[in-house]
Amino acid sequence: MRFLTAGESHGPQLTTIIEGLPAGMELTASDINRELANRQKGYGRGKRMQIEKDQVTIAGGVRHGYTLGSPLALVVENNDWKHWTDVMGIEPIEEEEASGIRRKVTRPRPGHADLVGGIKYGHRDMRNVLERSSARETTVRVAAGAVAKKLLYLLGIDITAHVIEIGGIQAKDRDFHDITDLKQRTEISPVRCFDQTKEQQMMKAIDVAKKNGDSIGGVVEIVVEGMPPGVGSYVHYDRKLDSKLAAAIVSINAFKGVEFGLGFEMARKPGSQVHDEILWNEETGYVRNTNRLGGFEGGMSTGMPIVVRGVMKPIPTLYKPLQSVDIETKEPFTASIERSDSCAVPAASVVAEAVVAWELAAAITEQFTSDRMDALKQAVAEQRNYAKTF
Ligand SMILES: Cc1cc2nc3c(=O)[nH]c(=O)nc-3n(C[C@H](O)[C@H](O)[C@H](O)COP(=O)(O)O)c2cc1C
Ligand SMILES: C=C(O[C@@H]1CC(C(=O)O)=C[C@@H](OP(=O)(O)O)[C@H]1O)C(=O)O
Repeated sequence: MRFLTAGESHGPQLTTIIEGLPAGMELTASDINRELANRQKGYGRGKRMQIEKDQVTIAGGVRHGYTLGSPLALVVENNDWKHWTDVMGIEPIEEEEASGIRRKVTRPRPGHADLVGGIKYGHRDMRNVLERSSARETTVRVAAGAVAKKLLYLLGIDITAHVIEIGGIQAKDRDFHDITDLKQRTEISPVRCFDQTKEQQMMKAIDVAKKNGDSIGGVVEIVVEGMPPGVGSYVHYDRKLDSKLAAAIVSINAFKGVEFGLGFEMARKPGSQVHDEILWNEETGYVRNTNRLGGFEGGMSTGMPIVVRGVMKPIPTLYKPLQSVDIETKEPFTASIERSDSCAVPAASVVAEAVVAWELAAAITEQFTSDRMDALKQAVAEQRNYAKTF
């Protein structure tokens, strides 16, 4: 499976075309809209989320609620476009008229893509960079992820993501393991955190950052249950499934690090406290009593829950802007600011879930079969049985 996205943050719409989905998979717009709504809910976001009410239009690839095996085209309109039709117009305009409406962006924000993107593509108006480097694009990545999530669900694979840290405030260790429970607790939390005590502190930290014209980051965790063992491969670097998940997480705007299972804590523990001992019983086949490696050995899924975390840096656009330089005059100036989130970690957890769902669905369809959903279901069931008695 593959997909591309197109669209600018304040342009007319965002689009994605997904290729390689099996035919005969149940899919409705509400499967996708639910995830789009979750992405918009998180506490700490700026005014833009009040303007947008993201809804998908399925513009190809589905008939009467089932995928056709043809490319799936998804479109989400930008409500904000109506306020930007002059600045973001598609048709050519005279230079004189352009200078009247453009208000060029010439003071790059430290931490955003403005300066380096401007240098790379020769955009002296860095609006041409920020429009596409904006995380608005994650809307359609979540749409693609929602489709992948539906495929996983139909194969008995459950996925969720939640926030475990914001601005240095850490949720307590999970004293329950039920993924349905985790989903329910996360969905009602404004910061998508199951720990209600820490949730309040996280919200306060966001309020303080906002008041100070500053921003804060955090950590999200994605949990997957029901993954069949043996997906991915150890034979080549580019077939290792954990490496694909790591790349997917770091591809999310502002994500800077990834860990699996115990993660960086492994550096501080001996092997006897890191590796998961192997047991077997007739009912479940091979099992581990611990899951310290987070569901991967040798770049392949072990069949244990996948536990992957990603760290998001604080948002670069600050209401109290940092030092920058005007690229026209080379004079020192503070960076540009129009509008910004103070913290987008809760929203980003929904994006993280989507990109992980995508990579897992892509790996499964690549390894088993991708023409027909019924054949895929059968192949995955066979793999589970085969692995159990191996
Ligand atoms: C859901 C989400 C919302 C974001 N909102 C903002 C924002 O309002 N302002 C901002 O400057 N950056 C925001 N970012 C982060 C920037 O998009 C990101 O820092 C930028 O694209 C540069 O990429 P890099 O941080 O990966 O180097 C957001 C990221 C995500 C995932
Ligand atoms: C639009 C979204 O996030 C945007 C991501 C973003 C950035 O620089 O990444 C900057 C802000 O854009 P604006 O200036 O239009 O408010 C965020 O609102 C979204 O998540 O849908």
